[in-house]
Amino acid sequence: MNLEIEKKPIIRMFNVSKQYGTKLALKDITLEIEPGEFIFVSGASGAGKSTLLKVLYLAEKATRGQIIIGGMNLDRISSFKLPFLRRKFGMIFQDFKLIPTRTVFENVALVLEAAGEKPSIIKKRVMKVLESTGMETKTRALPPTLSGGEQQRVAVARAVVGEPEIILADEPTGSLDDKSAKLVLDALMGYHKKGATVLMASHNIFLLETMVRGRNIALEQGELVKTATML
Ligand SMILES: Nc1ncnc2c1ncn2[C@@H]1O[C@H](COP(=O)(O)OP(=O)(O)OP(=O)(O)O)[C@@H](O)[C@H]1O
Repeated sequence: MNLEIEKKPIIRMFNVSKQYGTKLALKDITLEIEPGEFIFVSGASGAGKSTLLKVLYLAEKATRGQIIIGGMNLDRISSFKLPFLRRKFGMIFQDFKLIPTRTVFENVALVLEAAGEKPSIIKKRVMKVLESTGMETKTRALPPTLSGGEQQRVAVARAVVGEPEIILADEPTGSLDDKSAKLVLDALMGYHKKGATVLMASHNIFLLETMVRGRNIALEQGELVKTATML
């Protein structure tokens, strides 16, 4: 008897292209990603890294091709099912996108409030993720009073608090110095080690090569030019 459990890809892209007007930002991308993989999407500015992430969570619709995420075909997804798709993702952006007038605690708690969680559960889970990102002493601070690295660690906490299956991080260390970038990556890797699939887009291959084990997917002018395992 074969006891090996077959792993099904969590993300499947078949011949996906994305066109903005006359600009072809993604060209015929075919890609499968297994649950729990760490994917590092590299490429120069304008190569299509952000677009690749955007078509996955439907911030942009692919112009051609098919995308299947956890069995959901994004082409045919109904507005009823869209929240189920979005709940699969935690997002991290270069510019943090925290709400400046809400405290650190409130920024992270919002995700669980929107999901209708009880206040007692929210408090426990928010404090737990803030501890895991080393931000538990700043719960009452407003984001503009924090450093960039601290803000990004709050953003990581917000991305993971809902325990999503997939984290999409778009240039998460782009505006940070190396030391802050390492703290942010450590926080992200901590969540990845619990089993989450992570797609991180960055042009900074040097920092990541030294820190991350996973698969590197390289884009060049919208084309997938390389996929290689990093050890
Ligand atoms: N909304 C848009 N409308 C028109 N063109 C766009 C739009 N978004 C992106 N593009 C173009 O598509 C191409 C890919 O952009 P994308 O942002 O995906 O690249 P990137 O690799 O993430 O770049 P960067 O590292 O600079 O963020 C670029 O030429 C960009 O100018």
